[in-house]
Amino acid sequence: MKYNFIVNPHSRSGKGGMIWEILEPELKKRQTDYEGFLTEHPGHAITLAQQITGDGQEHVIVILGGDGTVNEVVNGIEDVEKITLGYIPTGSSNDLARGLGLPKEPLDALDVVLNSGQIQKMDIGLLTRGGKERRFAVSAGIGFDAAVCHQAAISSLKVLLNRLKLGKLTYVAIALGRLFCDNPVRAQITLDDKEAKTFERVYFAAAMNNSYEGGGFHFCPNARNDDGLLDVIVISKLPKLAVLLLLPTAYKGWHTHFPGIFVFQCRKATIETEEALAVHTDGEPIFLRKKIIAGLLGKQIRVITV
Ligand SMILES: Nc1ncnc2c1ncn2[C@@H]1O[C@H](COP(=O)(O)OP(=O)(O)OP(=O)(O)O)[C@@H](O)[C@H]1O
Repeated sequence: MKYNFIVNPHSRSGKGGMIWEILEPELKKRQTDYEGFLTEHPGHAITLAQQITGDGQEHVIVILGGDGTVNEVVNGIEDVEKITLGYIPTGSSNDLARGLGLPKEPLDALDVVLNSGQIQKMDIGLLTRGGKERRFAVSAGIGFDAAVCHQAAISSLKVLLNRLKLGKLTYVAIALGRLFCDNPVRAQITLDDKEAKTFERVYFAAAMNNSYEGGGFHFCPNARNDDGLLDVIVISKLPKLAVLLLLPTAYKGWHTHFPGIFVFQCRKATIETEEALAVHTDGEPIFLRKKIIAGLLGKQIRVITV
């Protein structure tokens, strides 16, 4: 079996490249049949995945990168049902790995890829906005959480905190700043094409395939990425101070017990906001939108797990 490694050397502000330099000799030592493809620019992992999977045959792709790299690979794969994914998390937040229970240490994660033999099937989310589609593995969101991703993508703070091995805190630090700048808006949310519900003063709404997002926030603790459903979280009508106090409880998933936090399960969520807001898929920013539709691709990908 040949392992196609798609490596984002830029992940975690350059740490991904250093990790690959440790893992590649290990692959040679173990006489693994592999090929390494290094991303050279944003979006390159999409092209690489297209090239590897374009023949319509079965392939194993091992991703070395963060959730953003996973997002690109998943978007480049021709037929997800033909692909087995391995994952070595080297991003700043690594929410997919957290949700799948994969080891954080790169050598341990490589060991799982090469030796575990355990396969889990994983749903793939599909975000539609303005007639365009984008797949997601972790989550897609609109509002505050997406605005945090937008800012993190261009933040020098992320580089600094990654150097201090505190990359996860990037999102927390930026979130605190944004909370006091951004104003909540009215939103209409329609689940599975049923009656629309109106929510006042919405900070964000996210459709989650994975239970974690944003660097360890357990926003939808009951989300399972193999149940054919999305879990939708909406934060509405709370004073900013309450949001600030509730955010830390979300690390443990305790926030769902408080008023103003709504969690639903569905196959399709249409979210319309009164103003155009930031949108993300797997933490990767997309232009501002007033309407997004989150659903599922309807096909599952195989993932090597512990
Ligand atoms: N060679 C490259 N140079 C610059 N950017 C790149 C390169 N290769 C990939 N990218 C971009 O790097 C971005 C971030 O990657 P990724 O999400 O994997 O890591 P991260 O941001 O450190 O982690 P996380 O998403 O978990 O916070 C992606 O948007 C991807 O397009």
